[in-house]
Formats: sequence, structure tokens, C-alpha cells
Amino acid sequence: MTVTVKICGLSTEETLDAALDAGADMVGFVFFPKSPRAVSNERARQLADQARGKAEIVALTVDMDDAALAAIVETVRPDWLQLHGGESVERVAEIRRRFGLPVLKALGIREAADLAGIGAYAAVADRLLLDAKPPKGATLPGGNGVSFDWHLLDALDPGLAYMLSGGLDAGNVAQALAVTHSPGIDASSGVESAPGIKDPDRIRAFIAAIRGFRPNPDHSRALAGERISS
Ligand SMILES: O=C(O)c1ccccc1NCC(=O)[C@H](O)[C@H](O)COP(=O)(O)O
Repeated sequence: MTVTVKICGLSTEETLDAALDAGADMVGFVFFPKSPRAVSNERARQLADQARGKAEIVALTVDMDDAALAAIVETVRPDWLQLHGGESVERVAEIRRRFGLPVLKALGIREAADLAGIGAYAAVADRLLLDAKPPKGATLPGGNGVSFDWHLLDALDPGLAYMLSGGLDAGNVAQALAVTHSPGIDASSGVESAPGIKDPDRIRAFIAAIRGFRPNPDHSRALAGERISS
């Protein structure tokens, strides 16, 4: 199983190169002014041009209106739009239709009830990003470095196109994969030395931990419905 790896919130040439050289499949640029990782459209264009052809470029937005989205699409020319706010199912479908780009829709997970929207959003988005819900009092809707109970995903449809996100780092990502066998992994804080400061060594260690993960063959057989003797 090849795991798609996204490094989010990149903002310098050096750390972007570290992510690309380490084999990141997706690189994310944050257009949320309160974020320590926020970049301007022009800055993101420069970084996107550096990444183009090496990794998929993800523009991360939060409840953004069409005019602002159009400016990003025109300037940055992203491969994906990540919607990380309270966008409704209908709004996700509208954005996908209007801009003609694949949409990565983030859903905040804290408890089993938070999984209820997965089906409806999976029907309109190209991929889901299952992230930890922001802790109480958080100023950011994402990028908080907190995780959720990955076993909440035990009953997830094995074919769901999603990325696991929230508090992942080189030290816990193998366990996250062992529990979820997620087809995608996303991180921001866990590859930083301080909020917004990406660390090349942490990026390299994180991606190495993912690439080095070997799934338990029994898990695959169980997913295929085969009874596994204990
Ligand atoms: O990263 C941010 O600053 C951010 C700000 C506003 C909305 C979303 C944001 N990040 C979204 C991401 O895709 C993060 O990678 C994801 O939330 C996981 O973050 P972390 O727990 O820090 O790895």
C-alpha cells in the first residue's frame, strides 16, 4: 500500500526543498492569516513554481469566498484546493464545480459522532482529510498538533479516499498507520521546531518513518474479510 504523504504549511525554499527531496507527494500552503504558516498569494506562487512537477500543490483555505479563491487559483495554480473550514457539502460541490480542481475536504474528529458526515462529504470531495478537532479555545481550525483516537476509524470503509491528520510526527506515525492503515498522511506541527518553523530533519525523519512502515499482513487479510486465526 503506497501512502500519500502531505507536508502542510511550508513557507521557505529550504524547507520546501527538504520535503520534496524527502519524497513528499503533496505540499500545502496556508492562506489563513492567523496561521504562523500563512503565505501571501505571490509568495505561494514562488514556492508553487519551485514544487511544480515534483509534488502536488495544495492551497489550504478556510471558508474563503469565490473572489479570494479565484485569486489563489489564478496566481498559485494549485493542483488541489483544501477546504479546512465549515464548508457545507453543497459549498464543497460548488467550489469543485466552479474551479474545476480536486477538493480535499477537512473534517474535524474528536468522537464517533464526528464521523457522521463522512459519507456526504465523500460524495462531493475527491479526498477527505480526517484531522483532530481544534481544542477548545484554539485560534486555528487546524495545524494545532493534536491527535484524535485513531481507533475511531476502525469501522471506516476500507476504500475511503482520505488522509489521516492531526498531531502526527516521526515518533507516532508508524503506530497511526498500524491502527488505521490510512492511504494518506498529513502533518504540520510534527515536522516543526516551533510554530510555523519547519525543520528539515524532522521532515526527513517523518517521511522515512512512513516509507519504512510495513503493514501487518493479517490486517490486510482481515480487511479482505478473511477470518484470521489468533
Ligand atoms: O496549519 C495551519 O496553520 C492551519 C491553519 C488553519 C487551517 C488549517 C491549518 N492546517 C491544516 C492542515 O492540513 C494541517 O496539516 C493539519 O491540521 C494537521 O496539523 P498538525 O496537527 O499540526 O500536524
